[in-house]
Amino acid sequence: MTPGARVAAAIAVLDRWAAGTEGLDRVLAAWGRENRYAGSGDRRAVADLVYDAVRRLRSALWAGGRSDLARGAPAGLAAGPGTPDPSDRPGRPALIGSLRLDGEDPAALFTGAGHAPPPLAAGEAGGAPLDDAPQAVRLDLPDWLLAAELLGEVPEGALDRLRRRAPVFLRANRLKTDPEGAIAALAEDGILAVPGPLSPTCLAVTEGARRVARSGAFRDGLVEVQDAASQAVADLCAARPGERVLDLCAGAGGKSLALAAAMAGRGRLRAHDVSATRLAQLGPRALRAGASVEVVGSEALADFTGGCDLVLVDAPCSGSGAWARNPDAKWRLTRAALERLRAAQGALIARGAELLAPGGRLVYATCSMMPAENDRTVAAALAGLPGFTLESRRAWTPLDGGDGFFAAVLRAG
Ligand SMILES: C[S@@+](CC[C@H](N)C(=O)[O-])C[C@H]1O[C@@H](n2cnc3c(N)ncnc32)[C@H](O)[C@@H]1O
Repeated sequence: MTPGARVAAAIAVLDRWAAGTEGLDRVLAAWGRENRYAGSGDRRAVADLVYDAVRRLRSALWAGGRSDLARGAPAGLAAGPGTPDPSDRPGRPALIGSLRLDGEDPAALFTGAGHAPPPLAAGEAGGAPLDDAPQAVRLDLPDWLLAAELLGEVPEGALDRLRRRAPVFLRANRLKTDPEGAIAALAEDGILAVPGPLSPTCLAVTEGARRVARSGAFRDGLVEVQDAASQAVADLCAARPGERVLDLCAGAGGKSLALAAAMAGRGRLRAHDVSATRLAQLGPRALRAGASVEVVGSEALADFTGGCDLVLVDAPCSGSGAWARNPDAKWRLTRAALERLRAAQGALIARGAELLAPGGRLVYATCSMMPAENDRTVAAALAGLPGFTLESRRAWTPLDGGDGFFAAVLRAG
């Protein structure tokens, strides 16, 4: 595909995403299936264009000359099947603006030649400078979120990082190697990595990130893809060899594997999640990592009541700290969904607390930067847990080097 054809494809994907309720990954995958002529390089390039535009959707629309759409997004975003005017679709102006924000001249790609999008019309010249845009447009956030001050004291610089691509971090798997050994193994496949921030096991990939999943180091379980702050949360758990540990919301097991490495193969590590699909990914990952993790279903959880030294509650959340990696979540989040998440978070802390042995610790974590999901959730939960104390808490923003995260350590009396 020519560069212009890739832009045209990105516009089509963005319009389809905006008009429906499907996640960006699914829409991209569907586009790939329907356009088999597109090779892997094309698919990656289209995905990059789409993700760059969605991360900074409002500012891109603004820079694309559509301040009206920028002001209305995300509520007024969906063109919807019955929309009479295709010019209200966001894909084209968002791509024009996104290229401009990167300092590129969209006219060079919007040529109308081959499969490139039609040339720019007079009204598509750059609009007012972004500095003139409302704050929520400049920061690429939904209005309601800013108006309710839900991001608390998070500095603007941190919010700005959510508008850019996030770095790729790996965790050196101490069950098999050390960071130096992992760096050397990655180099054999032409992947360059250096020690990363926030955790002694963290590696930052500086070249060849796209080859990691096919590398020998990955196949042999020397490294796992894991954000730097996510690794720091696992470090804060301080899981020790011989302990009885439960990862209550294990998902695909990212933190379970980090806990397993800290436990050095001694003790009992159990992983649970309501999503069997996510949990199913843990088995092959653990095998590759040489980790021993026991997957437990909901019925079996009761058997551990009062019997865990450590329970990690890596709770479902808005994901606001990771919106650079998962930007569509930012536009799909609603006030009602946030309230449902908060209720689930409180219930999971209470459930985790029942499973703790006396003197045990519960680590509550989110990849959110919203106080409502973090300190406030913890304070509300503690009020219902006599005998529990808050031992420590930490909050990370993207300015610390990784995703935005929060973790609190609660001690059972
Ligand atoms: C932030 S993700 C976990 C990420 C995972 N720990 C990791 O490091 O990759 C939150 C997880 O909580 C799970 N979840 C939601 N409600 C739950 C519940 N009531 N009990 C257990 N898990 C739940 C979701 O399925 C999701 O996988």
